[in-house]
Amino acid sequence: MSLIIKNVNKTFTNFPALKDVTFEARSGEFIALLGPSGSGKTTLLRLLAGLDTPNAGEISFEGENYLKLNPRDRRVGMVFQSYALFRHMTVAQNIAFGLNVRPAKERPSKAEIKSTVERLLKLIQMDDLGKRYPSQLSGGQRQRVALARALAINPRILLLDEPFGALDALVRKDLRRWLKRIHHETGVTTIFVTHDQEEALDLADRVVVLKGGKVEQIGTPLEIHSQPSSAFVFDFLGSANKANGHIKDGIAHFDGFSAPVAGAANDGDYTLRFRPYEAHLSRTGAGIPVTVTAVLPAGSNLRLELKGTDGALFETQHSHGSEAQGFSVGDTLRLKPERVYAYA
Ligand SMILES: Nc1ncnc2c1ncn2[C@@H]1O[C@H](COP(=O)(O)OP(=O)(O)OP(=O)(O)O)[C@@H](O)[C@H]1O
Repeated sequence: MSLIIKNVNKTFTNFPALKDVTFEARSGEFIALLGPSGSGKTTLLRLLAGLDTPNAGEISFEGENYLKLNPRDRRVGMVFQSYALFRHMTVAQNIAFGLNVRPAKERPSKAEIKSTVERLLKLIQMDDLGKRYPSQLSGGQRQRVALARALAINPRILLLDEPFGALDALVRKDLRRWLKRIHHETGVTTIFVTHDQEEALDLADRVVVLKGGKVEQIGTPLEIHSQPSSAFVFDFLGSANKANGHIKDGIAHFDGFSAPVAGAANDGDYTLRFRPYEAHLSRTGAGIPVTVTAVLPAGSNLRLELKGTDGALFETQHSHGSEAQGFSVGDTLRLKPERVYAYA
């Protein structure tokens, strides 16, 4: 049983925002919708939540046609980038909101609501902060409250639209770990929208890459990372070095050297791509002639910026202690990809 999205189309006054979007989320799965600005991520979330309707296509959850259900009956929890907490309500009142506004005959008792709020405050590790107002919380804490409020209604699907987008990098990382744990504990089917590839690969069971309203690739983080299906996905997932070469019998040939090709490619001329961490630098031997323009720290690695004789820019990454540590700005070197990706 799962969330099924089938041939969904959405057009805004002649502009197609979603084109034939099809994928499934297994019950309890964590899906990241990854794509650049304008690729249709929020539009799709709004359709799932029932805030808008598609022009064509099907959306169902566990066999139930969601397009025939009004938004309230879909039991969908949503968290947006902007906190959207009620400023005049305490943290506890915010969390209880979705339960308090239910019609009398569906509303849990006061005691049940109180115990749900207490359980959720524990879950978000804010047991002692129930009486505070949103203005008395940090950005990260507010997003945790927003998530608790979304979980209070016991949602069947959780929709998260760039929930950490407005927070600084360190808080984001912290909340990511925290969200993973919450997902593990609650097991709610989750659709997480982001344009941050690192966030998507780190959090999701599977990633759906969107481009211009179309699904470009679906796969596990490992599949998306190691087998990008198109030049777009390759470039979107991280730094891409590009060099012209020729493929013959599955081997890429450059001026004076060759490199293996990841995946299958027909013979012919290509713009070949390779990652900064899949390249070797040396003072002599075969390779693309380059000059070092910068040596920079990159976490536990060393990042080198390089310029080719024709002005092309390249980037490489090496572990500390590798030969690259001995290179400095102005050195002329040879750059050799360990493997390359070819897209028609
Ligand atoms: N109500 C609307 N009327 C007209 N066009 C719209 C409307 N809502 C969205 N669009 C257009 O549809 C496209 C997809 O928008 P959407 O908000 O889904 O993108 P997104 O991937 O979520 O982008 P971002 O990362 O910037 O939030 C955009 O080109 C947008 O301008």
